[in-house]
Amino acid sequence: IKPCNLTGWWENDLGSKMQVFEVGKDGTFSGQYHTAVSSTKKPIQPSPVTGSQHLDEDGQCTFGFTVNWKKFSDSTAVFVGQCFNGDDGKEVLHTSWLLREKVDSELDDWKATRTGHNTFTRA
Ligand SMILES: CC(=O)N1C(=O)N[C@@H]2[C@H](CCCCC(=O)O)SC[C@@H]21
Repeated sequence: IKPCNLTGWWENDLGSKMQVFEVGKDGTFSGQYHTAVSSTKKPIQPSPVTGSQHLDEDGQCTFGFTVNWKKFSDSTAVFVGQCFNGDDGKEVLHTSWLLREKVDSELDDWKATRTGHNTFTRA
C-alpha cells in the first residue's frame, strides 16, 4: 500500500477545493480551504486549514483538520476522515464534518452545529 500523504490539491462534489501544504514529520499540516458553498452573505474567501494525519501505518491514514472561515464567517468547521487507495489506484478521502456557527444567544446553542460527510479526490 502506498504511504499516505495529504499534500496537494483535493476537491469534493460540492466543488470545494482544499490545498494541503507540506506535511511535517509529526503529521501536522496547514493549508487553505476554498469552499464552493456557504450559508453566509459575505463573499467567500480562501480560509486557513490546520490539521494532523497519521504517518506511521502503511498508508490509508486517518486525519483531522479545522477550517477557520475567518474572512467571511464567524463559524468553524472540523473534519475527520481516512484516506483510501481506491481499486483504480486513485486516492479518496472519506470525511465527516461538524460546522459550528456562532449564535447570539445561548438559548440558540442547540441549533448551532451542523454535521455532514463528504468525499474528496485529487483535484
Ligand atoms: C465538504 C463539505 O461538505 N463542505 C464544504 O466544502 N463547504 C461546506 C461548509 C462551508 C462553510 C462556510 C462558512 C459558513 O457558511 O459559515 S463546511 C462543510 C461543507
